[in-house]
Amino acid sequence: MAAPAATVSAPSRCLSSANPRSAAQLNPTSLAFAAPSAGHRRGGDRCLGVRAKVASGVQSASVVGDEAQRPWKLSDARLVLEDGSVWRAKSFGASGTQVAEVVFNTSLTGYQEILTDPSYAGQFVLMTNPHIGNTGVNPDDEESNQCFLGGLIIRNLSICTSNWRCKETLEEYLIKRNIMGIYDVDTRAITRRLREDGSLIGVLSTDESRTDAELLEMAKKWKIVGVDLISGVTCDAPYEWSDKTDSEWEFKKDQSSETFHVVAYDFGIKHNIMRRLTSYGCKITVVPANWPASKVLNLKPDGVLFSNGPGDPAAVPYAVKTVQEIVGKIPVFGICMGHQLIGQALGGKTFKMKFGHHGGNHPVCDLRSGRVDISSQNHNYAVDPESLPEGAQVTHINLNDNSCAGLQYPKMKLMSLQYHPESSPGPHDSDTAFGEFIELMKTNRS
Ligand SMILES: NC(=O)CC[C@H](N)C(=O)O
Repeated sequence: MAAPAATVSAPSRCLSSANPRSAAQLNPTSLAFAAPSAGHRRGGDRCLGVRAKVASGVQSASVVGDEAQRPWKLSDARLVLEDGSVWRAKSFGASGTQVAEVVFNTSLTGYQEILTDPSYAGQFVLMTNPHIGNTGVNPDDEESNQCFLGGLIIRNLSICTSNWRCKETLEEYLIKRNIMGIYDVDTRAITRRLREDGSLIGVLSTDESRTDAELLEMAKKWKIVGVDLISGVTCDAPYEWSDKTDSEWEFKKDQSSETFHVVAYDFGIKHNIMRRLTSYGCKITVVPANWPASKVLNLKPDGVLFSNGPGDPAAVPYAVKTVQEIVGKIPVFGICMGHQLIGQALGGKTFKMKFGHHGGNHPVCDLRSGRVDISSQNHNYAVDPESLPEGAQVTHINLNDNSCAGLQYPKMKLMSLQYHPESSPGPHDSDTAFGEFIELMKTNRS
């Protein structure tokens, strides 16, 4: 990633050395916040066992001064925001010091898809749902092969996992991927601050040798606007993608008999965009963000997909140029960052929103039909519709703030959405957008 980031070291310890048995015995009321050992967290039965002990009222006194026996975990991490506020928290996942922009996400489920969405590079994701980790992590919900986000901020880390697909705990997963996480922090208060004052840069640290002032200085110096974050998340070389949505999860039964070749620009592409396109009958060639437009046009694809991706769309002029060289020649579909790059390529402007849209509950209106979808969203920038040339039409608006949520330019054979029709996580209402892209390619063929 091009943005300067502080180092994160591999964790030196697990979440807690606490013994769940003594946790139950010494301080039953602290259980909701106590961090049990990793072994204890797996499987509902063991959790229930502890709860049963609490209910039976087994208690004993703690030993004053016996720190090693403390059944609870003390706060061992800080989040210092650029406004000077310091939030003490407990760490899980990796330890170290990391700087990023804090964004809040209102999704109730899908933390694993959020963790693996490359569009979160350079950001700490704060989940407003207070209870996270209860379904653990599984191998099928990955939206990319890596976690690119700066870290995870949550209120309450589930004391156990309970899901038939769970293969490991959230804590184990973050440790493996060297991603910092904090819990037991007032996520509501931080969210209110972000809503009032707008996005803030923060520094997360488990390093007690660093002063608050030092961390504040770090937050103030760090910049995300104007930084190319795409080059840190895109693939190194082209590849083919052929995985459909698993039949178990497929809700669209009428599969297309026609096949379309789509070249997908990987600006930080989510797997589910490719799975959905494949389910709709596309054969996909994925290319890196800096892949020349001429090489793509030489392949004579039926269409081009400009993917989602992290950061400021105004900081990647090479990608805007590529989009410019392709639009108007073949059907194109832009999703999120792809939509913003199309806006720029048409001569429009993008701007940074106060705190953006991140969640699975945003109402979007399709102005052509009046239909309202509940959509999955993750963006901090938006296209200014006033800056677009004649011919480019706003097709969708976000009903929370009337911002531009979709575009079309029929003469240029283009369509784009500011949000995520592939969901993952989130509602599937807008999946029909992939069908619209198929129609665009079909019409262009005939
Ligand atoms: N999901 C995305 O593609 C994010 C787009 C862009 N990085 C933004 O924050 O606005």
